[in-house]
Amino acid sequence: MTDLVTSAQMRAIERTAFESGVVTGLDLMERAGEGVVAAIQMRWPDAQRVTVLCGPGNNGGDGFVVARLLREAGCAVRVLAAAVPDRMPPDAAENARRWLEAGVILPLTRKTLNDPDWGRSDLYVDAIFGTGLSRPPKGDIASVLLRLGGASGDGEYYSNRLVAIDAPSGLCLDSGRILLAGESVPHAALTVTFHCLKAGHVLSRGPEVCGEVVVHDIGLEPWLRNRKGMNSQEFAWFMAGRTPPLGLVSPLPFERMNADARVGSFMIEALNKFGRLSEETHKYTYGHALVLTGGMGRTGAARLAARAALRVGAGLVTLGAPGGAMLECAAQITALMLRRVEGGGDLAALLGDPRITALCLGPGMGVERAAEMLAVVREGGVKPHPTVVVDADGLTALGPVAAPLPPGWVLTPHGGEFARLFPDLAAKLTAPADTGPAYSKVDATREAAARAGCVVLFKGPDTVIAAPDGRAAVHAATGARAVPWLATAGAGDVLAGLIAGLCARGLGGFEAACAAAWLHVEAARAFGPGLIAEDLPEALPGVLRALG
Ligand SMILES: NC(=O)C1=CN([C@@H]2O[C@H](COP(=O)(O)OP(=O)(O)OC[C@H]3O[C@@H](n4cnc5c(N)ncnc54)[C@H](OP(=O)(O)O)[C@@H]3O)[C@@H](O)[C@H]2O)[C@H](O)CC1
Ligand SMILES: [K+]
Repeated sequence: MTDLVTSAQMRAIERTAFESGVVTGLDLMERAGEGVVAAIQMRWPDAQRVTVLCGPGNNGGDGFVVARLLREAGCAVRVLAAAVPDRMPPDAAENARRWLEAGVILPLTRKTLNDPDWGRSDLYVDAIFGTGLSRPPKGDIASVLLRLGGASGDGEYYSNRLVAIDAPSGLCLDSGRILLAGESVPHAALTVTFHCLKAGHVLSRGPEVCGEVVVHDIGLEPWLRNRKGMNSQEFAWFMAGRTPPLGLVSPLPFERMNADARVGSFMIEALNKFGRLSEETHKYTYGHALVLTGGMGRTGAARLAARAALRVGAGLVTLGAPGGAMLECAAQITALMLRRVEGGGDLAALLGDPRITALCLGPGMGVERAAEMLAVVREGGVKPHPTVVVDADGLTALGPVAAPLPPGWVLTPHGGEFARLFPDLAAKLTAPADTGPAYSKVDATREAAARAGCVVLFKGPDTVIAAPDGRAAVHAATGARAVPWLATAGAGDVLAGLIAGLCARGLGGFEAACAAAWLHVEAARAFGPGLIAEDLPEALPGVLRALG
């Protein structure tokens, strides 16, 4: 897990770094510009003619550094800017003046962009807005951005040579939502960001519009490691700006994580715990997961979930099936156990066994049966409570969540299910974004977890996992980790089974949901196209072996 930050948190880091006196804003801006130029030179070593588009803030300031450094490297550089230096923040203004020592600034308009006397550029650098985008761009800036985005039918031309500093302008770096009105939004070939990824790079439309994303180190790490040198007021302020933490699910070893990866450890801990096998163990050491099935002809989803729970290392996995489905289940399983769970009374009796440490409730159950079983675990006073993974029909049976559920639950909705469970939050998420930072999937999932009083895993290519205490993480199956072939019937049942299996082994719901999201996608990547849900549990041993 690595840290993701919001724009406000990045500003807090940056500002506190300046105030500590270790670095200046000009140092950081110069390093930011150097990082962009290095990334450009590596990918486009032959670029000769470059247009740099500078906005009114520090993102524009980075643009002026890039323009100057490219000019010094021998490129013909043209700068179009939205503001005169005197109206820019001090560091940006200083870099605009340095550029003016041997260059000119043209107005940032569509007419200048298309000036036939200049013609086409090999590269366009978008330094219009970064973390400071606060509202939808209008007027000349919007017109330029829409042109870059292909409003005149040449979107592909620009997207192949557009380098975005921090973000393609119009992208909200907190939410990954687009604040620019209109269909034609700029798509960058390369986005260079600083210090760490921002939430908007991995959420919603971020991955689509950012292209390749490079994180350039601008030297904040030493300061972050030394931040205990701050006085307590500074430290309290800094922490307030960073709380609650947001992680990006990845199994990076510690050395490669940000020095400040306070939340970073949970994925590692989760996987270490998974790998830790004590010498004296028996099957109950690794927990017992109970997976409830539907009736005859509807047991496949639960069998998939159960197989996944077993493969991910639960010591025992039992299918709880109604009498009429027992034969069907028995004919199709080997290592799984089978118990008759006809009605709520049977479940209550089974859960009296404290060795059952996780329950998977929903896949293929049918809404009526799911509702009956939910009532048992909700009100039955089962002690100790197993972790309950509620998925599919279980979520439908739950209906809108107005009050806290038992704390040991994990809800795993996709978009449609989320809208049924939390209609007001889903409405906020789909309402047009007209101010920045826009309401994000992280905001919605955090609110949902707080309201439900339990862990919520909101599925998607950008899966967000949140706990009621405010911890949250994004699991991004985008870019190089995109697995379009995972959109196959039964894949969600496997994910529910993985979470239940990891919970059965003793992982907390939040850690289990993070680790399961990662393992699910890795299993799909390992198998490749042509995957069907049955293949996922079978691909898991290879993924686990590769983890070492
Ligand atoms: N993070 C770091 O360590 C470093 C970041 N750098 C770069 O700085 C930018 C952030 O700079 P900032 O000045 O905070 O923000 P922006 O440049 O993105 O934009 C702010 C200005 O833009 C105006 N604005 C915002 N939205 C609009 C709009 N829709 N239309 C017109 N103008 C808009 C905003 O005006 P306000 O009225 O909202 O105040 C500001 O004038 C970061 O992204 C990095 O690229 C440092 O250079 C290096 C270190
Ligand atoms: K930008």
